[in-house]
Amino acid sequence: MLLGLRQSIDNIDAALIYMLAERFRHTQAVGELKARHNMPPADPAREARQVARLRELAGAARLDPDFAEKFLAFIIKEVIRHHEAIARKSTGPGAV
Ligand SMILES: O=C(O)C(=O)C[C@]1(C(=O)O)C=C[C@@H](O)C=C1
Repeated sequence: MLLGLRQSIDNIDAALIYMLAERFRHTQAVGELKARHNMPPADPAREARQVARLRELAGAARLDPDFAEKFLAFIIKEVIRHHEAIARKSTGPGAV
């Protein structure tokens, strides 16, 4: 019983890792595009739309919308950190 539940949890955790890796691969490309076009790393208007959408989805999925919002904010904070690093690399010393 406990073992079976834990096996499912492990599978779901693995799926989350793969999904996050895919998400970060795409946001990395967004970061490079933004740096090339001198766009700011963060887009608060886009984030507001994402929060509204995910809160709605969370409600429908019976997941705490506050948790969904915090989870998204946690991920986006890391993405913005990556975007900033990419922008620094493309404008800093040694940039071509
Ligand atoms: O869509 C963008 O502009 C992104 O940079 C991606 C992303 C995200 O991780 O979803 C990250 C930062 C922005 O503030 C908004 C969204």
